Amino acid sequence: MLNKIKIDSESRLSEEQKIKDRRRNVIILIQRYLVNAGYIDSATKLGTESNLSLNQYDAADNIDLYMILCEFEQFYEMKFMKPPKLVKKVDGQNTPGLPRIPSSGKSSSTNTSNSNNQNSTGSNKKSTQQSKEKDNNNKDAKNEPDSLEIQGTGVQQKQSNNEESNQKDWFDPRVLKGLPDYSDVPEFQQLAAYLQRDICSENPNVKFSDIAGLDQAKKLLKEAVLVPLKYPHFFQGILEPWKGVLLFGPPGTGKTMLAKAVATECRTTFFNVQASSVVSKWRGESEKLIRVLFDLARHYEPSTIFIDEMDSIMGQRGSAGNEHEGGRRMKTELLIQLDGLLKSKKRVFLLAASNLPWDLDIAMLRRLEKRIYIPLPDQESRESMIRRYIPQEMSENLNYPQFAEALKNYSGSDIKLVCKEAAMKPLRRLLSQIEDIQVDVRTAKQKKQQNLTSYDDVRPGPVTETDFAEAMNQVKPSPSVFENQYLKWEKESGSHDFRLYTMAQNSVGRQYFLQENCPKNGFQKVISNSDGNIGGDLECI
Ligand SMILES: Nc1ncnc2c1ncn2[C@@H]1O[C@H](COP(=O)(O)OP(=O)(O)OP(=O)(O)O)[C@@H](O)[C@H]1O
Repeated sequence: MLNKIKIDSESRLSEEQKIKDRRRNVIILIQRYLVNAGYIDSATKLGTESNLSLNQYDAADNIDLYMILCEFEQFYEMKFMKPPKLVKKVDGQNTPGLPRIPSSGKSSSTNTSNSNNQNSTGSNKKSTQQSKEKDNNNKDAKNEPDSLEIQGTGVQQKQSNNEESNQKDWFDPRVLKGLPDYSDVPEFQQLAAYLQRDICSENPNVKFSDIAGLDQAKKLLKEAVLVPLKYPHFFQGILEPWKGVLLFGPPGTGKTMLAKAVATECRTTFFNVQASSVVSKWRGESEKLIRVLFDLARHYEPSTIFIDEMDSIMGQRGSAGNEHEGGRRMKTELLIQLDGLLKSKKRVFLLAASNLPWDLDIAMLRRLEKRIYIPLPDQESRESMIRRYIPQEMSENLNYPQFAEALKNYSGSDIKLVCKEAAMKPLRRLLSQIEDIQVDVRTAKQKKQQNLTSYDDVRPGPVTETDFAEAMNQVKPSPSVFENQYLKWEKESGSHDFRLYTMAQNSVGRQYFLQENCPKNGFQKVISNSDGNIGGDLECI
């Protein structure tokens, strides 16, 4: 049974990947078609809106939209003995400006003004080639960073187990999803375009394995987002996935990295909001910005919204007498949106980060159901970071454990700075040697002629223990005056009841999860029946 769940989940994920590849291919084929047909402005606009350009991907050799259309017509005619109806006449009265895809999403209008008369003979040969190319495209895409997260990740095709639903996905309006239609409210359109361009990231490309230590936080985040996306039918009722999580702790300890890893590994659309800069940039409009942000996140679900420096926008309300009216409105809007999120079935997940959690508004805290302390790195994490930044081959017998011990109060970003400073030292030595050389111009010219000027063999020497010790003296740890305060706050307001699910199976084949929050002995059992439905019973074991 567990095998079946795993296989179902794997096949669903691979199906999602296929759909994602297909959507990317559609956009690329359209762009290529537009360029070939001379609609350069439209192609550029499509590239901007979709975040996909012909510099990243291009139509494969011998593939173009026009030809695909011809072949589809031939195929359809052969199968149904009549030509397909591809374009229908619409009442143009309500469509001022640019033509829009109707909300049914069933139309697939094609500009047929192309006069390039494509040769469609030898179609069988071509279609074999075409399907091969498609396969190759799919294979290539698997090894490349995701570039279509902005389009949503395709998790939407829950019921895509049969051909009919696959067909639906193909015609799903989300397939060619641009921004939501804000034509009635142009200022929302502007905000949405800004969010999509500057805030929304296709693929932050950070893996959990890139983050040293923080195993507990990683496990919790994976289980809060990844597992519910993979096995949605388990996460109902009492096991509804978390919607709001707060990461708190000293600066530079990896909170942003964790949020990016969640988005990368869970393949959700990632909205990275640097609270203070967004608010200052959109002063007076930040309330609308929040609204559009959540709107977009729902539009492109599954999504992760990461709001860094949450305390800077969600400090205790009314505590600062000089609080700006706009700021108050924005806070209220954020709370309203979060309430909506908590109630809705949409897969939108809010991750907030704060260095000053005790400053957060109580109403906000209540909505951030899980609060996870991200502490300064421990000995093992510090050592692994040094090893990562200055690997053995770059160093001269560096005593890693000893330096890790010496970097006790340093945050992850401090350690990175120390390593960078240490690594600069051999490079500086090399550069000063190069600078000191008195060049005989004639010899240099001769060498150049002999093609001996390659610098490939010139490398800085290894980082020595002295280099590292000096770097540590130069880079002091950021003051962590609040460490005790974090611990105290964690005790009072943090989360100890980690919902760490461990799937297991009992003797009669029923699955259950073990949840580490039973007040008695730390474990709680949640029974599900063989279909995976949660029975609703919670019992301590
Ligand atoms: N656990 C870690 N593993 C690897 N690198 C880390 C870790 N923690 C921090 N770093 C390094 O420090 C940099 C800053 O980390 P990050 O931005 O995630 O910190 P943060 O907790 O979000 O900081 P702030 O609270 O100031 O926003 C990272 O880019 C990374 O190079």
